[in-house]
Amino acid sequence: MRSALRHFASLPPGHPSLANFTSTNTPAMALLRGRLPSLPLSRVSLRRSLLPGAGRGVFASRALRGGELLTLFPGDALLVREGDGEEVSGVLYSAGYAPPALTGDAARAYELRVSATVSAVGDPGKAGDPAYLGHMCNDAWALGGRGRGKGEEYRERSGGGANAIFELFEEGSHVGVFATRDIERGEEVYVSYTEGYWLSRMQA
Ligand SMILES: C[S@@+](CC[C@H](N)C(=O)[O-])C[C@H]1O[C@@H](n2cnc3c(N)ncnc32)[C@H](O)[C@@H]1O
Repeated sequence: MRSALRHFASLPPGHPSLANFTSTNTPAMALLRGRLPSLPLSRVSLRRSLLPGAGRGVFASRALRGGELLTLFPGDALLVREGDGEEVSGVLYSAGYAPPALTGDAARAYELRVSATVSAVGDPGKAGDPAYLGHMCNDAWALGGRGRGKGEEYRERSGGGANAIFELFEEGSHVGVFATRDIERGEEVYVSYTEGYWLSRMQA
């Protein structure tokens, strides 16, 4: 996967992935509309994570109820894979971005799979708008390797610690972060990234 990333490029018009993309991933395509300015959505803020070594994290600015929308995941770029393969074949950018932004290994930490073949990437350099902090949410637990029992441990700790979930809005224009239970003011927001995310980071 790493070598494929070095050859990232925007898909040229007519590329077969685009045909696949527009027919089966129309909702994901809508994510490229980009960030809406001045959204009145200010329920979380960014500060140092409570998790050792995890950098920054997202925190509830007020008490939140289960089911409430907390923030949005920005679709600053979409990574496209062909078929069932893991290899990324191209990138599509929302307005204001151009190659080679958001294609490096570091940016891949901010990737969210939105369908079998498409991931959204949020720009970590843009973390000032509380309406778009979904890409800055941490996982309550990091997969500790490929060893025996590590997957089970991950599922238990990550699932047990999560208080929010990513969900694509029905019309597909945004991915929202929704509370899965009541969250107290000042609590850190955790979403479960899945084992696949952590395994792909280990390959990098
Ligand atoms: C989507 S970013 C989240 C925002 C990130 N914490 C930051 O400061 O930019 C994902 C990265 O956060 C870190 N992270 C998330 N959850 C973690 C955890 N439980 N333990 C350690 N690091 C974590 C890892 O570096 C991961 O690749």
